[in-house]
Amino acid sequence: MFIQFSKMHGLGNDFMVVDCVTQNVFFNNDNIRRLADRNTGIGFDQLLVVEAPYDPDLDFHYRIFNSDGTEVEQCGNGARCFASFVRHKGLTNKSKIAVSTSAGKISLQVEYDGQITVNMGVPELSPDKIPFRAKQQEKTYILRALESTVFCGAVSMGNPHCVTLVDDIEAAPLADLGHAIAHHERFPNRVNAGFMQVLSPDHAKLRVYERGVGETQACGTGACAAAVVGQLQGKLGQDVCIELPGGKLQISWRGPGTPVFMTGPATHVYDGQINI
Ligand SMILES: N[C@@H](CCC[C@H](N)C(=O)O)C(=O)O
Repeated sequence: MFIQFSKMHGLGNDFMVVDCVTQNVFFNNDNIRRLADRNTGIGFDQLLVVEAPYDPDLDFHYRIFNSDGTEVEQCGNGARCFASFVRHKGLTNKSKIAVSTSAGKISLQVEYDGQITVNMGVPELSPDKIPFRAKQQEKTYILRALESTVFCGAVSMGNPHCVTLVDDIEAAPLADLGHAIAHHERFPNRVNAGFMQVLSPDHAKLRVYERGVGETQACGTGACAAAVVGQLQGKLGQDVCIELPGGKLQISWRGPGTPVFMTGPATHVYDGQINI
């Protein structure tokens, strides 16, 4: 069966995007892993599947799958690419789009300069909602991983994140410590492991070892989580530039109980068709 898709990226975090409003496609763990393969498939960090809305107040529903085939709740860079995709494909001409993912509803605004602002919702800090095994909610948790003591923050942006502050982002041990944190038994659903170096109260550098993928060029929900943890730990202000290997995101958060806003680009690479 041939399907039409678009290849897109948000700061190098790359996606296969499929319109399942007009196409009927069945994805499973097997065909997702085959398509995600960078040598023998299309190659991507996440597959985004655009569907008709389940709720009359919404414009679309979309599903997110990591390259290892697992379905996940939220994707920040994916949300911006989703907004650009549905407009490019003529599925909507709205500049304000309401969409649900398995984590709930989010809203997106396409700005005049083509950048996209996403209301990513209120971050969840309560350990059992992340989920994270801890006696009580803290700004900083102590985690033992790979013989190291890690001082980290934990937050859910719909999906789980663990953020560790470091002095030198280039030297952050993502491949080993990032992998160990991502699979730590205190995160029962696994976790996205971010490492952040704060440069000033409005600027930080971040690298993320993503659950189900490995290190990516950028992680939108990771940038939101880093801004939240940095502010809670008193290192960052309310409006910050989070600089990832693939580029910069602007993140705004007014504190606990309020939503996080993320602004950044979405890039269309090419359209294609493939037999799955
Ligand atoms: N790249 C994403 C996050 C994708 C999902 C993540 N790997 C997870 O398993 O939760 C982003 O831009 O937020």
